[in-house]
Amino acid sequence: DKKEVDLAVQSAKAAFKIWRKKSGMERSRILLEAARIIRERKDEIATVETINNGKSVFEARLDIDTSWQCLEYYAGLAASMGGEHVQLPGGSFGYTRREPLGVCVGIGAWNYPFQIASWKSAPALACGNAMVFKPSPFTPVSTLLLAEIYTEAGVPPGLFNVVQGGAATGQFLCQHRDVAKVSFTGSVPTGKKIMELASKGVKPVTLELGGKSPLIIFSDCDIENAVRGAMMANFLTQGEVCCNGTRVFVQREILDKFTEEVVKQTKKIKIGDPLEEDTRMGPLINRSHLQHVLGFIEQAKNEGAKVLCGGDLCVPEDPKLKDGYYMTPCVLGNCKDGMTCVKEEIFGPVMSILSFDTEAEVLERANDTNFGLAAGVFTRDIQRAHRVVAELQAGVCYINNYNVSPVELPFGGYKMSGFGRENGRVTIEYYSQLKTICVEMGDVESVF
Ligand SMILES: NC(=O)c1ccc[n+]([C@@H]2O[C@H](COP(=O)([O-])OP(=O)(O)OC[C@H]3O[C@@H](n4cnc5c(N)ncnc54)[C@H](O)[C@@H]3O)[C@@H](O)[C@H]2O)c1
Ligand SMILES: O=CCc1c[nH]cn1
Repeated sequence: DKKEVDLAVQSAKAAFKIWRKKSGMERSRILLEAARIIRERKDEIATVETINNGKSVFEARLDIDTSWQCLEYYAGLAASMGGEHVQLPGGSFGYTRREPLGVCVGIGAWNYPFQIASWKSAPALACGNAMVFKPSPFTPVSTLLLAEIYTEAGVPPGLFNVVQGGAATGQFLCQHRDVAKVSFTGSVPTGKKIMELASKGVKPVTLELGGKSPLIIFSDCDIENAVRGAMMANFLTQGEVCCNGTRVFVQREILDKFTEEVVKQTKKIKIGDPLEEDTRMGPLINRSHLQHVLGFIEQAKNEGAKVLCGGDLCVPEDPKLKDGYYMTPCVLGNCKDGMTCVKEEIFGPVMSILSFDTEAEVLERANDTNFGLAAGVFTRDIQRAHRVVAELQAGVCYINNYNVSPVELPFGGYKMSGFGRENGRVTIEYYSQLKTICVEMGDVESVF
């Protein structure tokens, strides 16, 4: 509630006073220690994440890898954040200092709980800020491990605080007068509300929102890689991934061959207990979301799409899983641009296949959306690959791969998929502010 949010912010504020005085090297050492502990406890954290979210433990381990990598990356940058020196006439000069913002708020979605908290806190802390983080109420657990790890690594108590709750808690955080910035990952409707709340206190926001990204497969591609890319673009974390390439445009010459192979591979995905080593798809986040995703498939059928595989409720043989929120991954054929399954973010394991003839046509159709998070292209023609990504209206573009997330590269959207970036060097600018100092070395020349 409001009182607990205030306690968390005040404790973060107290920790900020200590942390901001530390040198970049000192902060770096503590972040590196936190990264080391995450690496050491990777299997345990991944197991907690699987219980938290339902994703396969195999995948959860990859999430934990990009989490400690993110801490290492910003630890590496912490000591080299600085301003510039500018010579002015008469021996005077100016310089700039890159300073932290203060107490930053992170609000996360339920699909990558530990990773989202790491991607927000690592640059925030490296820049000298404190952070109060609110995970989704559907996945409250793993972020607490991150808080314990930061404390064990040596951050001042309260520097990274976790508050639990839903929309009301998030609103208290966004409106708190001692909060300097809000970084949000979640849906477009919530992102709009957060921007509105933050605007009242003139607080900067980073918005990492949803998507309906295009994946364009030209007939000259390496078809095996294109099929693997389409699977990566659609079925990680039960399809609950913001940057998924769910509109798969396939050039007509290879449509049948590509579709046949993608359906074959989709049918092979092992669904079941996400804690088992060979499982590749676990249950969706909750029953209402499962019904929501199945509803999209019903609507797609009514609008003329053809279910080529999956799309059904799934009850695994293991009796202990009988009440789980499982469904079979779905490939929809005969999709058209105007269909709901092609226009709206489903956030489940549903791939829509569309055909196209020419490059100009597919670019026009790929960009015909309010979202702009990601996009992908498969082709062996290197000139075409770069020409196409230059025209795609998306913040993250993949050539001959999909859904890889090296922390050295910025991640974030265009259009209604949000603004600001996570990861990469540029994110330092979203967690710091620039102070200009003008130094006079002579006498004051007054105009009065
Ligand atoms: N771009 C990205 O990096 C990225 C990453 C993951 C998920 N997402 C998007 O997130 C969505 C799915 O996640 P979700 O269902 O958790 O999203 P959501 O918008 O429902 O909730 C996200 C977070 O916001 C909080 N919240 C809800 N209402 C709020 C309010 N009025 N004020 C403040 N906080 C509020 C929730 O409790 C939760 O912690 C999808 O649209 C997906 O594309 C985007
Ligand atoms: O869900 C979208 C991709 C992502 C993963 N971690 C943060 N964003």
